[in-house]
Amino acid sequence: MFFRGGLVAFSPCVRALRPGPVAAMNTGSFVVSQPLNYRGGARVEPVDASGTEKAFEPATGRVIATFACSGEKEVNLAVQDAKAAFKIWSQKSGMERCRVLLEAARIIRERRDEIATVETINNGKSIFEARWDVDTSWQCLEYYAGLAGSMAGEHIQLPGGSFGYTRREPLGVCVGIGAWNYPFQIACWKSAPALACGNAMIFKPSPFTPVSVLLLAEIYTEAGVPPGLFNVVQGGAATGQFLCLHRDVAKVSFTGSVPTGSKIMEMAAKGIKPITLELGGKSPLIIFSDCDLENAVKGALMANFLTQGEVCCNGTRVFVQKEILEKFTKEVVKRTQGIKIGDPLLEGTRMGPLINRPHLERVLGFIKLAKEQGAKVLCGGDVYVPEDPKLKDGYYMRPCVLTDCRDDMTCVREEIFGPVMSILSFDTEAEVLERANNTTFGLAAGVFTRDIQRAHRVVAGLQAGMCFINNYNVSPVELPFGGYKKSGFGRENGRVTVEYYSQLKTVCVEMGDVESAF
Ligand SMILES: NC(=O)c1ccc[n+]([C@@H]2O[C@H](COP(=O)([O-])OP(=O)(O)OC[C@H]3O[C@@H](n4cnc5c(N)ncnc54)[C@H](O)[C@@H]3O)[C@@H](O)[C@H]2O)c1
Ligand SMILES: NCCCC=O
Repeated sequence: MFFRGGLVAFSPCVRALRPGPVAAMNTGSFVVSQPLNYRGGARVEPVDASGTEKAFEPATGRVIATFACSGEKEVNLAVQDAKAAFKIWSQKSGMERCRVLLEAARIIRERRDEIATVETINNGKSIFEARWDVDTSWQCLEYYAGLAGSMAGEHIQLPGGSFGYTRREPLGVCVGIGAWNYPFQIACWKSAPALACGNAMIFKPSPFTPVSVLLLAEIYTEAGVPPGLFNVVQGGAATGQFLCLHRDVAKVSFTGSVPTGSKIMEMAAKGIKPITLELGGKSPLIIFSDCDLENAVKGALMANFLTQGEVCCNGTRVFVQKEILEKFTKEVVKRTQGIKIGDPLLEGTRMGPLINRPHLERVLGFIKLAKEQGAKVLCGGDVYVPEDPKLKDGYYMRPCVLTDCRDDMTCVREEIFGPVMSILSFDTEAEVLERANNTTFGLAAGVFTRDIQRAHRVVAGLQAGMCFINNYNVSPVELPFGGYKKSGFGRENGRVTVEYYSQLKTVCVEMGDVESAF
C-alpha cells in the first residue's frame, strides 16, 4: 500500500489513494512508503542515486518520506523511456491527444480532495487553497485538450501554382523542473501544454515536495498516455543538472529562483536548448484613493498571504495613496489579525505553516532587518505555536504588516517569500509608477482604482508580465502567465504557450521546373 496508517478523515466523496485500501491522510499520520520515481508507466526506485533527501510535513515537522535522488543512469533511463513514448504520442492526431487529456482532467476533478489533501500535508498550505490549486490544474488540462485538435500550420500560395505550408511539430523530450510552493499545479501547467503539443515530459519536483506529482503521473497513465510519456525523477540540483545537460532533452521549463534560473540558462546554452523561466518577483500593488476600499483591502490580503506568502507573483510592495493610507492600513491590519492560523487540513484554517524551519528563520530574519532599518511592525512577524500539541514542531508564524517602509529597505527590495506585506505611501500617479518599476523583477503588478482611464494608463506603464486591475492573484488558465526582466521569459497558460512547446517546419513545394542558376 502506498500510504500507511489509519483511516481517512475527510469527506466521503474522497477515494482512497490507489492502489490499496483506505489511506491515512490526517495531520500527523501520513507516511509515503512507495517509490517516488515514475518511469515507463510505473513507480520505480532509481537505479542509481546522488544522495538521499527527506520530505517533511510542515504542519508537524515530521518526516513523511525518505527518497533517493536520481543519478545519471536513472536520468538516462527516464529519457530513453520518454523518447520511446514520444515516437507513439507525437504520431497521434490532436483530437486523440485531446481525449486523453480530457480524461486526465476528469480524473483530477474526481480525485480533487485527495490530491488537495496530499498537497496540504506536504506543502503546508490550507486545504481550502489547495483545492483551488487542483482546480487550476484540471482546468489547465482541459484548456490544452481544447487546443490540441486545432494546432495547425498555414498554407501559402506561391507563383506558378507552387505553394508552401507550415507544420506545427512537437519538440521531443521536454524537462519540467518545479518549485515547492505549487507542486501539483506547476506540474500540470508544464505538462498539459507539453503533452497537448505532442511532446513527452520528464518532471523533477522540488525535493521539499516530491509527493503529489506521483498522483499526476498515475492519472496520466490511467487516462491512456503511452508508458514513459510522463516520467518523474526525484532529486535536487545534481539531478536537475543531469536533466538539463542531457543531449536528448529538447527543452527545459523551469520554475524557481533567479539564481537557479541563471544556472539553467547557462546549461541550456551549452546545448542551444529553448527554455522557459518562471522566476521570482517583488511585485507592486498600487492602491489609489478613489478605489473601492473594501475590495482593495481584500486584494491586498490576496496579494500577500496566499500559501503563507510563498507565492512568486505576490504584490508585496503595497503603495497606498496618502489620502487613504490610515484608513486602508487600519483595515488591512484588522483583517490580517483575523486570519486563522493552524492545522492546514482543518476547514477553517486560512494560513498553515511555512515550508521548513530554515525558510521560517529566513523570513523572520527579513522582519528583524526591516525593524533595524526603520520599518514598524503593525502586526504579526513572530513565531506562532498552535495549541494542538501535535503541531508544536510545525513552522508557523503570524502574518506580518510593515509600515513606515522606504524603497531602499531590504524588505522592499528583496523577495521574502513569506507572509510579509510592506506598506509604502505615495502622492502622485507619475511618482508611484516610477517607484513601482524601480526593481530588477517584473513578474506581476496590481492597480486598484475606479478611474478606468487611469487603470489602463498605469498598467500600460508597468514593467510586469502579469497585471491585475481591481483584483490580485487570480489564475485563469486562459491567460498567459510569466515575467518581464529578471522574473524570466516564456509563458505558461494561454494560447501563446503552444509556441513554447512546439516548432514550426516550413515546406516549400515546387509545382513547375527548377529554375537553375547553373
Ligand atoms: N514565476 C513563477 O511562476 C514561479 C512560481 C513558483 C515559484 N517561483 C519562484 O521559485 C522560488 C522558490 O522556489 P525554490 O526555492 O524551489 O527555487 P529553487 O531555485 O531553489 O529550486 C527550484 C527547482 O530547481 C531545482 N534546482 C536547484 N538547483 C538546480 C540546478 N543547479 N540545476 C537544475 N535544477 C536545480 C530544485 O531542486 C527545484 O526543483 C522563488 O523565487 C519563487 O518566486 C516562481
Ligand atoms: N497560482 C500561480 C502561482 C504561481 C507562483 O508562485
